[in-house]
Amino acid sequence: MGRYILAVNAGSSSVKVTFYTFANPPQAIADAQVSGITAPPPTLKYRRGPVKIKEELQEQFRTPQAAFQYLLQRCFRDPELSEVASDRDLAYICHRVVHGGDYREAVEINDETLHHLEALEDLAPLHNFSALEIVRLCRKELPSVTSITFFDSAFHHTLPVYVRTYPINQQIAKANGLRKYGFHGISYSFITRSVAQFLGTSQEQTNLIVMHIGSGASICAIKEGKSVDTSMGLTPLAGLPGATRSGDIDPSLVFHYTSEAGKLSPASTKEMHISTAEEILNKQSGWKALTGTTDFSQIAVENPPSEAHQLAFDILVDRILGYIGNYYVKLDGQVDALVFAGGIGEKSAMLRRTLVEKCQSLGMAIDTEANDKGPEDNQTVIDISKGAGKGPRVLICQTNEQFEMAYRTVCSRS
Ligand SMILES: Nc1ncnc2c1ncn2[C@@H]1O[C@H](COP(=O)(O)OP(=O)(O)O)[C@@H](O)[C@H]1O
Ligand SMILES: CC(=O)OP(=O)(O)O
Ligand SMILES: [Mg+2]
Repeated sequence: MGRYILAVNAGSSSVKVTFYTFANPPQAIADAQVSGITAPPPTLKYRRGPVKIKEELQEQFRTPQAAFQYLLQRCFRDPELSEVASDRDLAYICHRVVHGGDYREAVEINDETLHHLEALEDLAPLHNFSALEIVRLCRKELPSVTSITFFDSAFHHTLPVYVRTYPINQQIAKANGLRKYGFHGISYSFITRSVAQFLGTSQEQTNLIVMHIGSGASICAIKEGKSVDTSMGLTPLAGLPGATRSGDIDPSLVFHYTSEAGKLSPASTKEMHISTAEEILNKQSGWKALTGTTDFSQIAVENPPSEAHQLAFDILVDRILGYIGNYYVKLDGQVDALVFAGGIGEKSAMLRRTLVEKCQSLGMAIDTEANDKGPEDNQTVIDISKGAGKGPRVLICQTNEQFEMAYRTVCSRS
């Protein structure tokens, strides 16, 4: 058996892979990602030790699986990365799977568990399909390596019944698994541990409001280290808007949008049954629909290029504030910190400043200089609050889903 762990994080528009040593804590030896799969040309980012490469690729990837295969071969063939040259060097492959249904823990893949996960694909075809295609590919092409799937939803198994239940016919709800699951849980698990460590408290004593704001965005209320509410629902569509997702809307909107909305979408294949409405609300909405760009760094600017850009920013701020107020009350005002994470949460000083200034009434304040500077590459958590002691601290956490999966693999198997 090899000595390295490969962690894979496949999204609809990007695939990230990281190789780790099997050590506690795991050390990353190389990190590669392809982004822009849906908006060609795709770009490659590759990091090996101090070496950083960024290039536009000639290749066109039709699917995340194809991008994964490209990344794997590129790493295996890199003469400077001789530690991992083939499947013989790998002990485990960790896969991020967004929807884990009722699974509370990670699952080692065998015929039976894979079959179970395939049944879940129906509940979340848009979000699980690519990840499971990569799992199937690994089983075929790297059969000697054990695959483990980690679920975004698992962290939220502690949601109270009244939070996870939708007020609809309960027989139908139970038969079809219709409830709030919540997502980004691999990230929330990493953040909870890292922030507790940073604050010098145990996780069981840590209460947080955490935002994972990337091209998919969610927020989570964490009480005594456990998720007690989160903004995503049955699928990652609920809650906050994202790059191409609407977030919460009146569900009736679907029936008024177009008479075609209920039909199968043109993207539906034999394996993947999604309706036109799902396609529109997941892939043709959000700030892309408002502004034409999925890149939030073009939206969060002092002088936005159009009113639509300003509107997209204001909508996100408004929806996030609604949840902060909601969760602050649900946590009885006992909040140790408000935490920013995810690509946008970690990089947009303007979004953080705007939000924290609007949370003044909760005793929060931001140190403008620390906020503008943001974290260094090697800093997992930093404090950007001003006037310590008055209200919740304001923190940035550079989250790392791949690390979290590798870490848990090492902890449970060494
Ligand atoms: N400096 C920045 N300011 C605002 N947004 C940024 C900045 N840099 C990157 N982003 C945004 O971060 C998002 C990607 O975040 P990430 O968490 O990696 O997303 P995902 O995992 O959902 O693909 C993109 O929408 C990108 O535009
Ligand atoms: C659950 C989800 O939305 O994931 P991502 O932010 O990676 O798209
Ligand atoms: Mg992500």
